[in-house]
Amino acid sequence: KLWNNYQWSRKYKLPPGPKGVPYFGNMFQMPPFHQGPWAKEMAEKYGEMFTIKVADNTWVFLNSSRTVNALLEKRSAIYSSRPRFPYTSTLMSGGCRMVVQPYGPQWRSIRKIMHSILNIKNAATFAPFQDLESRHLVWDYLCKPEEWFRANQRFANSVIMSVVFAKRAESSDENIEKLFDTSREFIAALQPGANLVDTFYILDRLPKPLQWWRVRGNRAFQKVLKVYTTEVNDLKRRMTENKCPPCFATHFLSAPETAKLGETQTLFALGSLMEAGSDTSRMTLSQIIAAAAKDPRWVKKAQDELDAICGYAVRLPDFSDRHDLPYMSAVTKEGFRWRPFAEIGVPHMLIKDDEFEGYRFPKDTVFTWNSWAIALDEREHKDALRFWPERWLDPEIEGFGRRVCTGYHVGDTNVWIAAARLLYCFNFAENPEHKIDTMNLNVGEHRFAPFEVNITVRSERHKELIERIGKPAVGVKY
Ligand code: HEM
Repeated sequence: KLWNNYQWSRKYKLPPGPKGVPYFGNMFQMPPFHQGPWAKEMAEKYGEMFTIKVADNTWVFLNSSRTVNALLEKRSAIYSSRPRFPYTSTLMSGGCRMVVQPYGPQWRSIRKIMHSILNIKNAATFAPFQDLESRHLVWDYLCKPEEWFRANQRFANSVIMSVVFAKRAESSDENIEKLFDTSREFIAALQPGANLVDTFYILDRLPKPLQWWRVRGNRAFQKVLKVYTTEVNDLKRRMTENKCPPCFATHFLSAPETAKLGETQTLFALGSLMEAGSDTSRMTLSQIIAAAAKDPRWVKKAQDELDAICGYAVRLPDFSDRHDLPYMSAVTKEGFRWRPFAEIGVPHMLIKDDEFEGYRFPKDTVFTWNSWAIALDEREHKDALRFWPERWLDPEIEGFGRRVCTGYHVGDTNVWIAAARLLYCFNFAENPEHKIDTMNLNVGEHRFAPFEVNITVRSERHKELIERIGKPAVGVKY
């Protein structure tokens, strides 16, 4: 063993990091969730990269956009796998949830399918639904401002449901409530250390009856499968009743290549679209609302820009105005930066030995971009804590912002149209008794409001506009 250790340390060299304990490594030092602030502290101590051990896995955190670009982007051919997750991926997701699939043919075929629907050339397919659902959104805010978080949820979910299943989402849909639940369970399971077998691989070799987590994992798998099956069965029923216009799922299910995927993977391809498409946009929107309630300075600028183009309560902003509303695009970008909800990124796994600036990384090292630390680093973003859209107006100031996310364009347009229309119609204020803690926004929560915010319509004329343009969107069926 000593000899092996000696050989290993001659061959490899990792960035420094905090000292851990035997077997568990640094697992107990890392908070179970909301790890961003801890990871930022580590970055401040160790510099552009630091290494930790989480049981069997070695993780290297990349704490600057420079190192993220150099490795995850420029060398993405070898830095794009995922670590093994015997619980979260194999058991709980039947090996079929794309976001945790290892680099390989199965992931590639699903990624291709996702790309075919989510790529920027399909913006025109999404636009009418985003228009309709964001009109519904402003109506919801007018009628039930205290339920704003549910309105965001319905909006984001309905856009993706319309494109994928030709079906609008009702806020009372039980299956969608369950979808949000399964998605929350998945995110919780993904947290480093949440399930021992995901980092202590030896446990995976125990005889199955001794694997105490199996019953729980299987139950979670059956639950998510049922949510996806319910949706697909509903689609098939509507198809046989001739009540289903063509949509992504009708094409997908009848394409000859789909049969090759097998039943579970087919369900998960559709399910992952619902899952990834709903949560991300609604969470970003919630953050923008927190920022609006916190800092009226930027809201005033956004509203001035919107009013100059659309008039005061004359018409809602539209995608065709995007070119004339650069500040709103900057608001969207800043919404993605300000308090990133994937706080410590998503783990990438290196698939072969590599060298970088004097370090020698072994195959199977896990790399992650320290998104909270980078977003809030003064060297990367001046006045980083402030929601300050101006930083994106001058490309000389900020250059970084690429994400390897299949749905990025859909997310971007979802957030843009919803934020533009909400800011055009409403004012947002903090409750002085219950201030918003922007470092703990808890936007992942879907059952209750993650924070308190007072929402009021900007004027009587805006109210009339919403009644005229927003309300009719509610009853539209297809
Ligand atoms: C609204 C803002 C969104 C944000 C901030 C966001 C963020 C992310 C991040 C950080 C990743 C991990 C990338 C990596 O591992 O390097 C990711 C992956 C992914 N996103 Fe998004 N996302 C958003 C919207 C969407 C939407 C609307 C969809 C689909 C409709 C989507 C689908 C996916 C999928 C399928 C993956 C997995 C990619 C893979 O593992 O190959 N995302 N996203």
